[in-house]
Amino acid sequence: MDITAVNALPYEDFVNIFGNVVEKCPIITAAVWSRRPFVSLNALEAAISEFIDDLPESGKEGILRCHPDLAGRDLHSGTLTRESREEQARAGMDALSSGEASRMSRLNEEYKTRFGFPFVICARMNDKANILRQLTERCGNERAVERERGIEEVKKICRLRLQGLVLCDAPNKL
Ligand SMILES: NC(=O)NC1=NC(=O)NC1=O
Repeated sequence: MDITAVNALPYEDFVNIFGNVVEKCPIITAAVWSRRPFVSLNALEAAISEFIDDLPESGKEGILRCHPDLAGRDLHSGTLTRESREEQARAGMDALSSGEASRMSRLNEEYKTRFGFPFVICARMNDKANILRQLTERCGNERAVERERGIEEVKKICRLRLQGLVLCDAPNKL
């Protein structure tokens, strides 16, 4: 689908197709629909990014809370969204040793207890070693730092999901 086709979509189709570019936050897609026509994929991505940036801290933390843990309950119970399942599998989250899995679980809980929202990272840009390293390091940050860092990762996830849906003229790059 190219950007012209995107702009021609009725609201329902737009939200059905793009509603999960930010995990379980279709409201963002529903909101940016009114900003069409988008001159490019980058413009659509920028509209989403601006909507997120304009949210209060509670809204940004709400977006983070919509993300399933990496190698967490949703993965094991098969309740991940398609996008999240594919992303987590590509990062090897479904193939952890028992030691790695218990370390991920402990660190995810420690992170969530400290910040009140889950650790979020763009899984497709990281392997399991780097994810574990980042989770360990980021547990030591301040809440405000992690809120912004998590939102940066949400935007990377969104960009890759958009690139999977819309043919973009520029070469795929982050
Ligand atoms: N907590 C997370 O970072 N979750 C995820 N990151 C991804 O890239 N996909 C996810 O489900």
